[in-house]
Amino acid sequence: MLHITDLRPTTFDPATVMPRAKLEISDASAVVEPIIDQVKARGAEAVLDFTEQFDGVRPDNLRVPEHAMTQALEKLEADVRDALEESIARARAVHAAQLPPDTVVPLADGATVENHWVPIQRVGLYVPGGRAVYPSSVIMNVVPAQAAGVPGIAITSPPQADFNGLPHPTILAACKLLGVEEVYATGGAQAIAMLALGVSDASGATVCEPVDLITGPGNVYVAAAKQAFFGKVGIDAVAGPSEILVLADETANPAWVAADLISQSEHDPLAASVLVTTSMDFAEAVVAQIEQQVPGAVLEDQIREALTGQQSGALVVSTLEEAIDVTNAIATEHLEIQTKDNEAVLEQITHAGAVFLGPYAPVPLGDYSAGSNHVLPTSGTARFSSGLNTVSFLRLQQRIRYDKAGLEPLAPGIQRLAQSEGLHAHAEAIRYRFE
Ligand SMILES: NC(=O)c1ccc[n+]([C@@H]2O[C@H](COP(=O)([O-])OP(=O)(O)OC[C@H]3O[C@@H](n4cnc5c(N)ncnc54)[C@H](O)[C@@H]3O)[C@@H](O)[C@H]2O)c1
Ligand SMILES: N[C@H](CO)Cc1c[nH]c[nH+]1
Ligand SMILES: [Zn+2]
Repeated sequence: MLHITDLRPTTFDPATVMPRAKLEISDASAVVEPIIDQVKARGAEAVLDFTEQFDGVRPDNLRVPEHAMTQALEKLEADVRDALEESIARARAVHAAQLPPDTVVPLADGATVENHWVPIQRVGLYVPGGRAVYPSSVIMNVVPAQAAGVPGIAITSPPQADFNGLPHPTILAACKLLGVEEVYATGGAQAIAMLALGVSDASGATVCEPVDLITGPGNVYVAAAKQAFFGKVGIDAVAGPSEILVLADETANPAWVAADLISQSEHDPLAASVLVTTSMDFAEAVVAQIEQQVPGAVLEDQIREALTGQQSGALVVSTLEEAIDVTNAIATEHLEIQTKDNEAVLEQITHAGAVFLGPYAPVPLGDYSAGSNHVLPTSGTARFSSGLNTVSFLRLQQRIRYDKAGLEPLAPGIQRLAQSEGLHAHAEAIRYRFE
């Protein structure tokens, strides 16, 4: 079901060899625009109406009551709690190490510039909950925000009909474990509009204050709504469906590689699972393993759709260099390297959201417990952007301290530069100080 493309006898363009799924953000934008307009006009009532329409349940309140979160944690199975706590501890260690230090750069007598990092004051974190629910995404959003020192954190996630219109209890329990109290039961574009605009109820009482930054993955409606609000608020990314690329040679285990490719395909029918290899025998062995492992899988239909889509496939190339070129051109969200010399291959990888090295670092390790972040750049954006991290929740504020002795030697040069730009008032502002 994963098609094999033999590129060995051909010359090919690494940039076009593996098309991505067509993510119809513009179609979704047409759906999302009226949702945003309604939320603007009618606030919380509109958010609740759309939630009822798209999620099939109308929560009693958009804001999840404190007792529901306490209860969710009390009822959480002990082994799930242990796993969440381990995952939080590792993520906290990794994200704390990303906190950049402030620096003061002395440039001359009476002249310093300080690089000062300021936490964003209020952030809205989206946790998906449509096809699957993602308590792990609570951790991946909250931990870097907390590491950055963000004082205001609001989380939103779709309500579940099976749980009285509350987000999934494990999501609520994860919020409680992390110490997040402000949680909303809504998903999709209406949730993003609520976060960006803030909403009040029919009596005019505030239900949710607007945020400064919205982060987190989601489906095409979430992505289109984030894109629509970019500029009014910051966003981390316009995320696409999950992606995995395994770069492997004949030394890898085909059953394990097949399992890893299947794992990411269960996220979304548009998810991309790609194998790049120098061995046709290995590619065939992986495909045979996929044929064996997929039947009976819990999300079999979705997995089949993703693996047979144009965005998924096995590419057989002639040399390791070609394999690396194709991999860099695809710029996948997750890259697994399983070859004779993984570190040597890694040296040549320029584009990938996160890299998983060797047979014991499969992508699900990073999805849940490695300590790394699983909100990563998709759709080729790994060429220019990073996964969610502590710096995503910080702004750099430069603090410029010059006294008279610091400014004086620069004054003539600044005036000349200002004049050369035709900006004489700029020159005057300097001249006044030395008259
Ligand atoms: N990169 C990551 O870190 C990461 C992590 C987890 C999930 N994901 C991805 O996030 C996505 C999650 O998508 P999902 O759908 O499961 O959950 P979701 O929470 O993103 O979307 C569900 C919401 O979509 C809205 N919706 C559904 N149908 C609609 C319609 N026809 N019109 C308007 N709104 C509609 C509903 O309001 C619903 O609440 C998947 O693509 C998955 O691969 C990525
Ligand atoms: N692989 C997803 C990111 O693309 C993250 C995730 C959460 N849970 C399982 N997987
Ligand atoms: Zn995953």
